[in-house]
Amino acid sequence: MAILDKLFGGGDSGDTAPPAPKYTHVKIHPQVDNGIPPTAPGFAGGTLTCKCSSNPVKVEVGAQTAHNHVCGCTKCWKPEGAIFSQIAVVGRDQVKVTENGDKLDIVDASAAIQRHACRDCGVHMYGRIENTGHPFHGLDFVHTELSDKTGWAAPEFAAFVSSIIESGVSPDRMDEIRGRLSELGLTPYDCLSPPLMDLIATHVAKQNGALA
Ligand SMILES: N[C@@H](CCC(=O)N[C@@H](CSCO)C(=O)NCC(=O)O)C(=O)O
Ligand SMILES: [Zn+2]
Ligand SMILES: [Zn+2]
Repeated sequence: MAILDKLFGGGDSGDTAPPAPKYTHVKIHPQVDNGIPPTAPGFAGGTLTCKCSSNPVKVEVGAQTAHNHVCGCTKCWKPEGAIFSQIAVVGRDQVKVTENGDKLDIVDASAAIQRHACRDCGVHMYGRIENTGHPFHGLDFVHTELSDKTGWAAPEFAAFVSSIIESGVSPDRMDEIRGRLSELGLTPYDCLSPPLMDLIATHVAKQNGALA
Protein backbone atom coordinates (compact mmCIF):
# COMPACT_ATOMS: atom_id res chain seq x y z
CA MET A 1 0.00 0.00 0.00
CA ALA A 2 2.74 2.46 1.01
CA ILE A 3 4.61 1.87 -2.22
CA LEU A 4 1.40 2.31 -4.24
CA ASP A 5 0.67 5.52 -2.34
CA LYS A 6 4.14 6.79 -3.21
CA LEU A 7 3.79 5.86 -6.87
CA PHE A 8 0.24 7.04 -7.36
CA GLY A 9 -0.06 9.83 -4.80
CA GLY A 10 -1.75 7.99 -1.93
CA GLY A 11 -5.12 7.77 -3.57
CA ASP A 12 -5.28 11.54 -4.02
CA SER A 13 -7.36 11.78 -7.17
CA GLY A 14 -6.51 15.46 -7.58
CA ASP A 15 -9.91 16.67 -6.39
CA THR A 16 -8.62 18.01 -3.05
CA ALA A 17 -9.30 21.71 -2.53
CA PRO A 18 -6.43 24.07 -3.42
CA PRO A 19 -4.72 25.65 -0.40
CA ALA A 20 -6.57 28.67 1.01
CA PRO A 21 -5.15 31.93 -0.39
CA LYS A 22 -2.65 33.51 2.01
CA TYR A 23 -2.30 36.98 0.58
CA THR A 24 -5.84 38.30 0.12
CA HIS A 25 -4.87 41.43 2.10
CA VAL A 26 -2.45 42.41 -0.69
CA LYS A 27 -4.15 44.71 -3.18
CA ILE A 28 -3.02 44.62 -6.81
CA HIS A 29 -5.67 46.39 -8.92
CA PRO A 30 -9.44 46.79 -8.45
CA GLN A 31 -10.14 44.65 -11.54
CA VAL A 32 -8.43 41.59 -10.04
CA ASP A 33 -8.58 42.00 -6.24
CA ASN A 34 -12.04 40.44 -5.85
CA GLY A 35 -11.71 37.76 -8.51
CA ILE A 36 -11.05 38.14 -12.20
CA PRO A 37 -14.16 38.56 -14.38
CA PRO A 38 -14.17 35.97 -17.17
CA THR A 39 -13.68 36.69 -20.86
CA ALA A 40 -16.99 36.51 -22.77
CA PRO A 41 -16.89 34.44 -25.96
CA GLY A 42 -17.76 36.56 -28.98
CA PHE A 43 -17.16 39.83 -27.11
CA ALA A 44 -16.62 42.56 -29.69
CA GLY A 45 -15.45 45.70 -27.88
CA GLY A 46 -16.96 48.77 -26.25
CA THR A 47 -16.44 52.40 -25.31
CA LEU A 48 -13.71 53.66 -22.99
CA THR A 49 -14.59 56.80 -21.00
CA CYS A 50 -12.16 58.96 -19.02
CA LYS A 51 -12.87 59.99 -15.40
CA CYS A 52 -14.04 63.56 -16.10
CA SER A 53 -17.53 64.28 -14.74
CA SER A 54 -18.20 66.65 -17.61
CA ASN A 55 -17.14 66.38 -21.24
CA PRO A 56 -15.35 63.03 -20.84
CA VAL A 57 -13.11 61.76 -23.58
CA LYS A 58 -14.60 58.70 -25.26
CA VAL A 59 -12.75 56.11 -27.28
CA GLU A 60 -14.44 53.29 -29.15
CA VAL A 61 -12.64 49.96 -29.28
CA GLY A 62 -14.16 47.85 -32.04
CA ALA A 63 -12.82 44.42 -31.09
CA GLN A 64 -11.90 42.13 -28.20
CA THR A 65 -8.43 42.85 -26.77
CA ALA A 66 -5.46 40.46 -26.43
CA HIS A 67 -2.54 39.90 -24.04
CA ASN A 68 -4.31 41.65 -21.17
CA HIS A 69 -1.99 41.87 -18.16
CA VAL A 70 -1.33 43.79 -15.01
CA CYS A 71 1.76 45.96 -15.42
CA GLY A 72 4.01 47.29 -12.66
CA CYS A 73 5.92 49.75 -14.81
CA THR A 74 6.00 53.46 -13.94
CA LYS A 75 4.64 54.53 -17.32
CA CYS A 76 1.26 52.82 -17.57
CA TRP A 77 -1.73 54.61 -16.03
CA LYS A 78 -2.97 53.20 -12.72
CA PRO A 79 -6.24 54.03 -10.97
CA GLU A 80 -5.94 55.86 -7.63
CA GLY A 81 -4.28 53.66 -4.99
CA ALA A 82 -3.43 50.72 -7.28
CA ILE A 83 0.15 49.51 -7.52
CA PHE A 84 -0.38 47.87 -10.92
CA SER A 85 -2.09 49.02 -14.07
CA GLN A 86 -4.16 46.69 -16.21
CA ILE A 87 -3.41 46.95 -19.89
CA ALA A 88 -4.20 45.05 -23.10
CA VAL A 89 -3.61 45.46 -26.82
CA VAL A 90 -5.91 45.79 -29.82
CA GLY A 91 -5.32 46.61 -33.49
CA ARG A 92 -4.86 50.37 -33.95
CA ASP A 93 -7.49 50.41 -36.70
CA GLN A 94 -10.04 49.33 -34.05
CA VAL A 95 -9.43 52.41 -31.87
CA LYS A 96 -11.38 55.62 -32.59
CA VAL A 97 -11.63 58.76 -30.48
CA THR A 98 -15.31 59.66 -30.66
CA GLU A 99 -15.79 62.50 -28.12
CA ASN A 100 -13.70 65.33 -26.65
CA GLY A 101 -10.49 64.24 -28.36
CA ASP A 102 -9.28 67.85 -28.07
CA LYS A 103 -8.57 67.09 -24.38
CA LEU A 104 -5.92 64.49 -25.25
CA ASP A 105 -2.20 65.16 -24.88
CA ILE A 106 0.71 62.78 -25.49
CA VAL A 107 2.35 62.11 -22.12
CA ASP A 108 5.87 61.46 -23.46
CA ALA A 109 6.41 61.81 -27.19
CA SER A 110 9.83 60.13 -26.93
CA ALA A 111 8.46 56.89 -25.39
CA ALA A 112 7.96 53.85 -27.61
CA ILE A 113 4.32 53.79 -26.55
CA GLN A 114 2.83 57.25 -26.97
CA ARG A 115 0.17 57.48 -24.31
CA HIS A 116 -2.71 59.79 -25.17
CA ALA A 117 -4.02 61.09 -21.83
CA CYS A 118 -6.91 63.34 -20.83
CA ARG A 119 -5.33 66.57 -19.66
CA ASP A 120 -8.13 67.17 -17.12
CA CYS A 121 -8.30 63.81 -15.28
CA GLY A 122 -4.96 62.28 -16.32
CA VAL A 123 -6.40 58.97 -17.55
CA HIS A 124 -4.53 57.38 -20.45
CA MET A 125 -7.08 56.65 -23.18
CA TYR A 126 -4.81 54.74 -25.58
CA GLY A 127 -1.11 54.17 -26.16
CA ARG A 128 0.10 54.09 -29.75
CA ILE A 129 3.38 52.98 -31.29
CA GLU A 130 4.35 55.16 -34.24
CA ASN A 131 7.73 53.49 -34.90
CA THR A 132 7.02 51.10 -37.78
CA GLY A 133 10.08 49.01 -36.83
CA HIS A 134 8.79 48.29 -33.31
CA PRO A 135 7.73 44.66 -32.71
CA PHE A 136 4.30 45.81 -31.51
CA HIS A 137 3.68 48.40 -34.23
CA GLY A 138 0.03 48.18 -35.28
CA LEU A 139 -1.19 47.49 -31.76
CA ASP A 140 -2.63 50.10 -29.40
CA PHE A 141 -2.49 49.73 -25.61
CA VAL A 142 -5.80 50.24 -23.78
CA HIS A 143 -7.22 50.02 -20.26
CA THR A 144 -10.48 48.11 -20.67
CA GLU A 145 -11.57 48.94 -17.10
CA LEU A 146 -12.56 52.33 -18.57
CA SER A 147 -15.52 50.58 -20.16
CA ASP A 148 -18.64 49.69 -18.18
CA LYS A 149 -19.05 46.41 -20.12
CA THR A 150 -18.01 43.01 -18.81
CA GLY A 151 -16.54 40.32 -21.05
CA TRP A 152 -13.28 41.97 -22.03
CA ALA A 153 -10.29 39.62 -22.23
CA ALA A 154 -9.20 38.69 -18.71
CA PRO A 155 -5.65 39.50 -17.57
CA GLU A 156 -3.28 36.57 -18.11
CA PHE A 157 -0.03 37.45 -16.34
CA ALA A 158 1.81 40.20 -14.45
CA ALA A 159 4.53 42.18 -16.24
CA PHE A 160 7.33 44.44 -14.98
CA VAL A 161 6.69 43.36 -11.39
CA SER A 162 10.05 44.51 -9.99
CA SER A 163 9.36 47.96 -11.53
CA ILE A 164 6.78 48.74 -8.81
CA ILE A 165 9.78 49.47 -6.58
CA GLU A 166 10.56 52.38 -8.93
CA SER A 167 7.20 53.90 -7.90
CA GLY A 168 8.08 53.64 -4.20
CA VAL A 169 6.81 50.18 -3.18
CA SER A 170 9.14 48.76 -0.52
CA PRO A 171 11.30 45.87 -1.75
CA ASP A 172 10.28 44.12 1.49
CA ARG A 173 6.77 43.69 0.08
CA MET A 174 7.82 41.85 -3.07
CA ASP A 175 7.33 38.34 -1.65
CA GLU A 176 3.73 39.00 -0.64
CA ILE A 177 2.99 40.84 -3.89
CA ARG A 178 4.42 38.03 -6.04
CA GLY A 179 2.58 35.59 -3.76
CA ARG A 180 -0.74 37.33 -4.35
CA LEU A 181 -0.18 37.54 -8.12
CA SER A 182 0.54 33.81 -8.22
CA GLU A 183 -2.58 33.05 -6.17
CA LEU A 184 -4.61 35.03 -8.69
CA GLY A 185 -3.10 33.00 -11.53
CA LEU A 186 -1.22 36.06 -12.80
CA THR A 187 2.29 34.61 -13.07
CA PRO A 188 4.72 37.39 -12.14
CA TYR A 189 7.44 38.35 -14.64
CA ASP A 190 9.94 41.19 -14.39
CA CYS A 191 9.57 41.92 -18.09
CA LEU A 192 6.77 40.70 -20.37
CA SER A 193 5.53 37.07 -20.52
CA PRO A 194 7.70 34.45 -22.32
CA PRO A 195 5.46 34.37 -25.46
CA LEU A 196 5.68 38.16 -25.80
CA MET A 197 9.44 38.21 -25.12
CA ASP A 198 9.84 35.48 -27.77
CA LEU A 199 7.81 37.56 -30.21
CA ILE A 200 10.04 40.59 -29.59
CA ALA A 201 13.24 38.52 -29.95
CA THR A 202 11.97 36.90 -33.16
CA HIS A 203 11.24 40.34 -34.60
CA VAL A 204 14.76 41.53 -33.68
CA ALA A 205 16.35 38.37 -35.12
CA LYS A 206 14.51 38.89 -38.42
CA GLN A 207 15.59 42.55 -38.49
CA ASN A 208 19.27 41.68 -37.88
CA GLY A 209 19.27 38.69 -40.22
CA ALA A 210 19.86 36.01 -37.56
CA LEU A 211 16.55 34.40 -38.62
CA ALA A 212 15.07 34.27 -42.10
N1 LIG B 1 11.32 49.81 -15.37
C1 LIG B 1 10.66 50.64 -16.36
C2 LIG B 1 10.02 49.71 -17.37
C3 LIG B 1 9.14 50.42 -18.34
C4 LIG B 1 8.80 49.53 -19.53
O1 LIG B 1 9.71 49.08 -20.23
N2 LIG B 1 7.47 49.29 -19.76
C5 LIG B 1 7.12 48.38 -20.83
C6 LIG B 1 5.75 47.80 -20.61
S1 LIG B 1 4.36 48.85 -20.72
C7 LIG B 1 3.05 47.76 -21.00
O2 LIG B 1 3.25 46.47 -20.71
C8 LIG B 1 7.21 49.05 -22.18
O3 LIG B 1 7.15 48.41 -23.19
N3 LIG B 1 7.38 50.34 -22.22
C9 LIG B 1 7.53 51.11 -23.43
C10 LIG B 1 7.03 52.51 -23.19
O4 LIG B 1 6.54 52.78 -22.11
O5 LIG B 1 7.06 53.32 -24.13
C11 LIG B 1 9.61 51.50 -15.68
O6 LIG B 1 8.97 51.04 -14.76
O7 LIG B 1 9.43 52.67 -16.09
ZN1 LIG C 1 -10.82 63.22 -18.43
ZN1 LIG D 1 3.51 49.25 -18.32
